Amino acid sequence: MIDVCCALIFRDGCLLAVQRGKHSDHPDQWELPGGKIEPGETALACIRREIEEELDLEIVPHGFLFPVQHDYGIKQIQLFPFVAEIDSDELNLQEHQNARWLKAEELFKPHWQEADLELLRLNEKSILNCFGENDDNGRENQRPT
Ligand SMILES: Nc1nc2c([nH]c(=O)n2[C@H]2C[C@H](O)[C@@H](COP(=O)(O)OP(=O)(O)OP(=O)(O)O)O2)c(=O)[nH]1
Repeated sequence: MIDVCCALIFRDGCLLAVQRGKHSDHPDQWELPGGKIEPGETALACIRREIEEELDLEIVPHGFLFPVQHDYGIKQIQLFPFVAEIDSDELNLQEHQNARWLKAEELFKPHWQEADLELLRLNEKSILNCFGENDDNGRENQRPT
């Protein structure tokens, strides 16, 4: 089982999706930025490192969602999702060919990798809450300025 961390990064009510390269595993498919946990690394350290490497950004993870396990046949992965915010939307894509900011109604539009689709379905209610301007208690979300 390969342990992979990924981040649901929200900014201005939109979720960041990134598209894998043409010559990667799962070419051209969309995913949440992230990557494999290295030996001895915590999941939190992994997601910070991966986002720095992939997007040249610092993230502030502030929650996590239910993980999913997925069997791709040739490999089995376990995907650990963090919810995070960033204080800049200046992405500097290092590994992906494209990025887009999805509105809530576009959540299932991209051609997601299979594990991501499961993750999004499993956590759909919590994810939809993250798009809104208000949290479950009706407070306005505080965004870093
Ligand atoms: N990063 C990421 N990988 C995902 C997601 N969904 C999903 O099935 N995967 C799979 C694709 C890959 O088989 C594996 C993660 O590999 P990766 O290539 O992104 O990770 P990495 O940067 O650490 O890999 P590497 O180049 O060091 O081999 O998990 C996702 O949302 N984000």
